[in-house]
Amino acid sequence: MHVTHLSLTDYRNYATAEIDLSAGATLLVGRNGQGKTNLVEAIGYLSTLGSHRVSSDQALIRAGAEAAIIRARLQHAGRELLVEVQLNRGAANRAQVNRSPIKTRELPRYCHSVLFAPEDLALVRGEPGVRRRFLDELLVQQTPRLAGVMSDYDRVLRQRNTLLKSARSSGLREAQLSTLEIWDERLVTLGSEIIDERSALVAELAEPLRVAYRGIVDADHGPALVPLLSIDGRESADVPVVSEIPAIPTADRFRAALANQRRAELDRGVTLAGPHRDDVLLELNGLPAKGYASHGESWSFALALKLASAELLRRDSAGGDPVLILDDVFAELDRRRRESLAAAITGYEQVLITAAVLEDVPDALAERVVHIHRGEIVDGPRDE
Ligand SMILES: Nc1ncnc2c1ncn2[C@@H]1O[C@H](COP(=O)(O)OP(=O)(O)OP(=O)(O)O)[C@@H](O)[C@H]1O
Repeated sequence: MHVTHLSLTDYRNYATAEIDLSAGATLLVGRNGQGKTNLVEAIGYLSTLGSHRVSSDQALIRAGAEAAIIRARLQHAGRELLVEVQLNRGAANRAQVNRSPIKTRELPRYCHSVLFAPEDLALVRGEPGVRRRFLDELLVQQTPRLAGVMSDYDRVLRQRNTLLKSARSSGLREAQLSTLEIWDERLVTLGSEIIDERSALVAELAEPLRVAYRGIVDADHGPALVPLLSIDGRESADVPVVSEIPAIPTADRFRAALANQRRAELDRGVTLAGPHRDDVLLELNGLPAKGYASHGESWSFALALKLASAELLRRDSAGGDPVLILDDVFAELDRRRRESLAAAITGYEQVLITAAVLEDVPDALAERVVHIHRGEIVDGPRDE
């Protein structure tokens, strides 16, 4: 798919913006802080319902405005689609497809994109939550129904934690015990599906990740992904690790982990096992990337993860290619790696690139250049 037109209203530093886009590569150029990232972030929002830079939507609404609107015309296998989301300061967000209301969480069904930005270094160096979010966003783009499973899991988790907290202060009474058992079953059913989907995705990513990493770095060592599951007892040494118990269904392992943690959970008032505590270990050359890989290696690893996810979406989604977005990427690369990256992304239906310096981007990707100046899209270059 590709975006043919993007309209923004009160989004970040744009009062209004209208931009026609076409298939192929488009380079958005402008000095620092003009609104290049804001523009591509808006497209990313349509496919992930979030920003790669902030966790709350509030910062996306223009200062002083009450609501922001992102509207995009998409073309996909010859069909046109108009998707729209309104981000409201004081109320729930609203979404539409072809002017008919839909549930906001349905939006990623229609718009697929993969965005890589310097913030993605946190995939390698950051906390487990960043990696969980990466996997979950990709899963939702592949299988939109999972958004519902994930939000149901979060709700059950919150309710279970509330119960654990109240049991902590007043002791676990008989009635609370049976309620806890009901929450446990719901948690296990929903959580096991998330764990299994994530594990399958990690396995699927392995090969495209290796190919993408070698494409950028030309190294003889490769990256690897190893799932770390809290239900396999990373917090208690007496529980066997996953590789030793492959035949036991996830739900049984999850149930056993909850039983094992019951006392600790009642002491601490939180749920200690489940997909909300899982992680994926990124390895390079047999060592954990976090804490061992160099800056350049970590950066290439994160970029390769994103290219691998684009490759998976392109392979198995009926939606065709995702829009590939490279935000501020080329300034970080030497000349050879710039050329390798340019070669790795040729063939994607649409690639959007942002750069402060036009010369940083290989000529092949700079055939169509759009200049951005102080929250406005301008035709010619601005020098001030
Ligand atoms: N909610 C908001 N309301 C108004 N302005 C905002 C809002 N959020 C961000 N901005 C402004 O947007 C500008 C940053 O835009 P953006 O991040 O797109 O820059 P950029 O062109 O990608 O720059 P760089 O090359 O430095 O990455 C900043 O001036 C910031 O103050």
